[in-house]
Amino acid sequence: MAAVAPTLARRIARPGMLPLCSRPQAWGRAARQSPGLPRAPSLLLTQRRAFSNNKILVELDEGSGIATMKLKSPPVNSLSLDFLTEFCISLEKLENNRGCRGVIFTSAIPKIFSSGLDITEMCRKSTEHYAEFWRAVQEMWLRVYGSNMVTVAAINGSSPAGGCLLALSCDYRIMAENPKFSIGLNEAQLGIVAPFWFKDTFVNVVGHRVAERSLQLGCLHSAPEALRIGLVDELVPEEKLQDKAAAVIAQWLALPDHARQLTKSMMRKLVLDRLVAHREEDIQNFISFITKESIQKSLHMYMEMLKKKKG
Ligand SMILES: CCCCCCCCC/C=C/C(=O)SCCNC(=O)CCNC(=O)[C@H](O)C(C)(C)COP(=O)(O)OP(=O)(O)OC[C@H]1O[C@@H](n2cnc3c(N)ncnc32)[C@H](O)[C@@H]1OP(=O)(O)O
Repeated sequence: MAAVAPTLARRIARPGMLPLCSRPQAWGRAARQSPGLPRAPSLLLTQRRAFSNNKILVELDEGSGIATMKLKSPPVNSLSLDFLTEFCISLEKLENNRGCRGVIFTSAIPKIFSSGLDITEMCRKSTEHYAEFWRAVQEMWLRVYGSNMVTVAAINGSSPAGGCLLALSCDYRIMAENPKFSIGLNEAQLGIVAPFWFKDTFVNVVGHRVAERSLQLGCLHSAPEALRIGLVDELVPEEKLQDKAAAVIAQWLALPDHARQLTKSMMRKLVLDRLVAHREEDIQNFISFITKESIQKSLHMYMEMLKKKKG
């Protein structure tokens, strides 16, 4: 992480500092101006701007107003505190840029979208670290789920747990049609529990019955299965993923921003407000849960299992 990053991490981690959804910003501010009819990305004489930090590469196509956030944190794009901090900073930059109206989240790592929360951040750390880490996880979700922009997950690899949450928080999910790629909230398999806002986000996408079964069993669904249960909206060949994601965003951006944004707010507000109202309590719950010896043992065993699988 760059030298300034710890300061930024603390800034994000400070209670009440940035959460999009505790301020009217995401929904209350004037709608982004639509720059005329959306144009097919391939037809544009585009000007691309890119910025990058250690873990995220951002490219903004100024012609279409569509940005791509490429996760590039080898080996598996795990969501560490550093990663989450850099992610939130990048997303905030885009959110504050009125020329950016849509974002595609995808991975620069072959075969893996994101392996979810970095398990090592939840093992044998101090209470202060757990609080800071969990606040950063909350922050990522609040920012993506509450974003004013059109958000599309272009899922070009496996996406367990926190990786799945990132995809679930978008407006639309497109997955590469590779049956080897899987996605789901598999927390139960690790001996841990998906928090209520993971669960709420999941229920809002797939419905109560499918979510209940999938969560209890900690299912990782293959790409075709994910399509069948509505966890992803469509499958496309991997090489077409980016173009398809841009085309979907262009279609969504054809509508007046204010109508789309107010509708999104109406659909998501209840779930967002629930976490905003109970943020500190949720952090305390996380700390009480994760510091249990039995939970630490489960996580340790899971990490060992990952190592053994590798041979
Ligand atoms: C009341 C309620 C309160 C709240 C209660 C608490 C709520 C917590 C909610 C938790 C949410 C989560 O996201 S928990 C995280 C869940 N994630 C997972 O289960 C994913 C586990 N990983 C995998 O399945 C695989 O690694 C996968 C991503 C498919 C890639 O497989 P590959 O074969 O390509 O690669 P691997 O060899 O397995 O992994 C490469 C290296 O990356 C490491 N690695 C893999 N995933 C990792 C991860 N998530 N965190 C850290 N490290 C990880 C491996 O150990 C290897 O390390 P080396 O051996 O050193 O190279």
